[in-house]
Amino acid sequence: MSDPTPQERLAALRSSIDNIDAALVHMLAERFRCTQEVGRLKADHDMPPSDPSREARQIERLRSLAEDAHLDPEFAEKWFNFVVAEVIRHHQHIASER
Ligand SMILES: O=C(O)C(=O)C[C@]1(C(=O)O)C=C[C@@H](O)C=C1
Repeated sequence: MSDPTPQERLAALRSSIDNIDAALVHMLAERFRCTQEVGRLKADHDMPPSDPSREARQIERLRSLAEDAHLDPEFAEKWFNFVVAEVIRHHQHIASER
């Protein structure tokens, strides 16, 4: 059998990228389902929306995981901060409705 053409290689890689993007969306949705519950728990028990010491531990762990996985730790930290900012916004919204 002949080698795949560049177009075929591109199509195969794009197919994997589409699968990975779908998995990321599902994992993010699951994460937000959990954090929405955390938001309700915090609002019901007068706990503050953010927990900087927990975030610092999460960042340290994620940076180490990123290094092991050959992913830029700066990028991992930026991604985490982006997601957590949205979570805190959700927590504040839930608390404001109580
Ligand atoms: O663990 C919590 O207390 C959360 O509210 C969840 C979470 C997160 O998304 O991981 C979000 C905000 C906090 O500052 C820390 C962590």
